[in-house]
Amino acid sequence: MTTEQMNDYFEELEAVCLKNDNIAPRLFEEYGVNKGLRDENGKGVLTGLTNISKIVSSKIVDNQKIPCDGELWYRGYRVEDLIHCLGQNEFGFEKIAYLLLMGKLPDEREKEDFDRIIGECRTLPTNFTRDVIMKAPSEDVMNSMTRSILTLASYDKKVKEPSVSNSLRQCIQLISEFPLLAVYGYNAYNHYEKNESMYIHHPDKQLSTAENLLMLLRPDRKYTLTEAKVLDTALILHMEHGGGNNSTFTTRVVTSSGSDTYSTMAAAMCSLKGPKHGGANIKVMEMMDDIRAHIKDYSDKDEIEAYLRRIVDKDAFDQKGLIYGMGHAVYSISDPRERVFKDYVKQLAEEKKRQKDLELYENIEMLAPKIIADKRHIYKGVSPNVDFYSGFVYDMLGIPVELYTAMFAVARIVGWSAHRIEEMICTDKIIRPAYMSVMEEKRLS
Ligand SMILES: CC(=O)SCCNC(=O)CCNC(=O)[C@H](O)C(C)(C)COP(=O)(O)OP(=O)(O)OC[C@H]1O[C@@H](n2cnc3c(N)ncnc32)[C@H](O)[C@@H]1OP(=O)(O)O
Ligand SMILES: O=C([O-])CC(=O)C(=O)O
Repeated sequence: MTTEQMNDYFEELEAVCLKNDNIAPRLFEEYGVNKGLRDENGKGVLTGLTNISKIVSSKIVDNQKIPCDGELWYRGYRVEDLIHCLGQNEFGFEKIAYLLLMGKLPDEREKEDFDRIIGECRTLPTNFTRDVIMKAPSEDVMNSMTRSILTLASYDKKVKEPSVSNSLRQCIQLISEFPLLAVYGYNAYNHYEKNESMYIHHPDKQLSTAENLLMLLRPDRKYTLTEAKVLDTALILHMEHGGGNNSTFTTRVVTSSGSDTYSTMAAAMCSLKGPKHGGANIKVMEMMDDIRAHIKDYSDKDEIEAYLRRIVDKDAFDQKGLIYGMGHAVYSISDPRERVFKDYVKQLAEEKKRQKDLELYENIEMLAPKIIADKRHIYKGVSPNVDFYSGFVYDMLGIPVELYTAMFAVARIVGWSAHRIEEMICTDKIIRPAYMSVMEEKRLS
């Protein structure tokens, strides 16, 4: 069969699926099914309890629920406070990883031990880079990492041992290894697919996760304190977001079946890379490139608005009708993390002389919520999310776009790990929701 014939064949199959997989929308209402496990106001169906974090997007005033500025709390502390309490030269990723995993801030000795363990675990089995990561390199670094995670299971003699301590060991090892899987996966792609020179630097046990990431990425291993602090902040902001986000819920679901840590984290990675979830950071950059190619004047709000309307009408960019970086399943008026990012964006844009780009971002930020509201059914409000500015920040740090979602994963594996442990300790029951069957019974003649 030629490729064209194959395509025709699958298009015919698609038409059959569209006919036979068709469930009348009224049936969802009739049986009280919440599409996407969200009620008619967009609120998630209650599926669990957690002590790890809290997300606030509305407040009760005079017995009425009203949208409010978003809040994000990690183990009892506001994420902004955790960031602002760090010393000028202090990196927070490791300390906050300890907090999320252990439920308490580490004292000095606990922090020293944890840093040492993270540093010592930041290594890969002998020849792993050559034999696994360098094989079949891909622009999709999330896929490359997922393959590496599953392969790491073969090197673990206690892969299936189901104790909490064994899972903690595996989770902490993976937290340490993720920066290597990400950067080396990118290096393989950059060399074999883009014909660029390859350099594989070894990690440094004494450096923080953010510093290691920048050092591993750069040919000359050099970075400034400001750059490492900005990346550290970005990682902290992406570490955790409740039990219901798509990848953490996946972690909970796979953990509940009794599966091992490697398989659980691989499943979470597959969820995170979706463009409606963590993959949105790459989509934002592609969308911004597309907008730049179609807009002459970054300060012309009418011109920008007209193009954004075309995007929402599925008439421009990827024709999915989404303005990436906008909207959130929980937040309404604001995502607190976007506000923190915005402060850094302003400083960096000035330093790197990217004010024109910033102007374009700010105009989109201002125009998009209204355009979406005009064209869609809005329950709670749409505002910029954490990933509207994250790609711009990574770009200004010289991080290649192929690594954006991987950066998210390097951070979010901490939240996934905390939820895996909480699921094992507090729930220990297989997750199994119900689907109402609307199937018609037939007899074979
Ligand atoms: C780390 C993260 O995962 S943050 C999210 C990253 N994702 C993105 O940036 C992708 C773009 N955004 C989106 O796709 C959505 O906002 C999501 C998936 C994040 C949340 O979706 P929902 O829970 O459906 O949001 P919500 O209930 O507020 O949406 C209301 C309406 O606005 C639409 N809408 C929401 N965001 C957008 C957007 N960015 N562009 C266009 N339309 C949007 C929804 O499709 C829905 O329309 P409909 O019901 O009339 O079809
Ligand atoms: O909570 C969600 O649905 C999306 C998410 O992971 C985040 O915003 O960090």
